[in-house]
Amino acid sequence: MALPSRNPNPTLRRVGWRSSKIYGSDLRSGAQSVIWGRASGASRDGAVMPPLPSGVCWRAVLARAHSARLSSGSRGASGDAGCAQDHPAVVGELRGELDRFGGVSVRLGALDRLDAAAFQRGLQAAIQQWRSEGRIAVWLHIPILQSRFIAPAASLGFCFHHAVSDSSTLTLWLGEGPSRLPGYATHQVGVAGAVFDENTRKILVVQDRNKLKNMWKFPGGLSEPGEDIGDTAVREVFEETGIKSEFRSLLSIRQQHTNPGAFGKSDMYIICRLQPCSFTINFCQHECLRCEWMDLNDLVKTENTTPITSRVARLLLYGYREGFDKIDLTMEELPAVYTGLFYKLYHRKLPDKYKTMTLMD
Ligand SMILES: NC(=O)C1=CN([C@@H]2O[C@H](COP(=O)(O)OP(=O)(O)OC[C@H]3O[C@@H](n4cnc5c(N)ncnc54)[C@H](O)[C@@H]3O)[C@@H](O)[C@H]2O)C=CC1
Ligand SMILES: [Mg+2]
Repeated sequence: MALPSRNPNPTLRRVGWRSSKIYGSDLRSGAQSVIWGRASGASRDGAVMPPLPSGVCWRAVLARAHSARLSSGSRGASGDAGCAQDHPAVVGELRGELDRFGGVSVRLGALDRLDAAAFQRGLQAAIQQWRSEGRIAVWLHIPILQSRFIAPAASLGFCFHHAVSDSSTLTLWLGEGPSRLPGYATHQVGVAGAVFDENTRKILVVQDRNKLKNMWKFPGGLSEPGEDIGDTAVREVFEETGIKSEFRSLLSIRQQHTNPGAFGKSDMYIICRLQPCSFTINFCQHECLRCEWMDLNDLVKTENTTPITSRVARLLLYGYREGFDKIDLTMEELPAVYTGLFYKLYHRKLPDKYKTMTLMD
């Protein structure tokens, strides 16, 4: 991560599986579940509106209903001028979209003048309505500037599901038994490049500047959202050492849980085999203390390295002597079935005749 982060494919970062599959299907069918909380002057038990025909906008309906109430001089029960019930703005406007699992997804709209207590009453009424409709869960997306609604939602049983830079998402399970909602990201992915020059038998190694022990390791770092594993390896190697390289294969995957460097989450550390395209080292002074081309035998023999680096060095030596096809997991791009997207598949080389074969003896 020596240079400012770059995402080679910003579209992928935004269009996640969840948004395209869950919300997308509902948008296409036009299905929607619309609820409303109590508007100013409405009854205390939280008026619940019947579902509108598809395509009808509740915001407009609510606004019309509210202005009619205002023009007839309707006031809240308390009659206090400063009370939330007397606010002329629509109180508790919530709009939900059904997902294909039977949950409701609510994105908070313009609620600038709504106070937290009024929001809580509206949300409570909405939850009642969703329960009566048999919804299994509520996903509540709260923009960061409306974070004052998090506490009222939490008091009604909502928990954090995840947060991104400008919003948080809370969930409430309404179905039978314990929640079956999937969790959010569980792993961080780190990728290193074992840049090996077959002509000289040299391997590129670095010592991290910020580590307690200065041991030889392969240059690498954290993968960015939407970035292919091989691209991370090539990018990190270049940023940390100045060496240009090309992806050849995936060599190993390490999975480690409760990793302190991953904020206590699990860590996947993947090492790729890379082919060098340049040889002059110009290493990053912020991240690396030393960087050199080392004979592969020396890396195998040294004790001044990490166990995983030592193991992969031995794997490389085996591949160098007996053929890299013995150690390589190669990559192929294939089309995804439902989404129209493509993905990368990594496995040991499959002979061409097996790729097209329909029957096996
Ligand atoms: N077994 C091995 O040989 C090693 C494996 N790894 C794996 O490599 C991956 C991460 O590689 P890195 O080179 O660490 O990532 P990286 O190359 O993306 O660098 C991370 C950067 O973030 C900085 N940083 C980290 N925490 C920070 C904090 N709290 N405040 C300010 N700056 C902070 C670091 O100083 C460094 O500059 C992980 O998957 C890890 O498990 C890392 C080191 C050794
Ligand atoms: Mg690094």
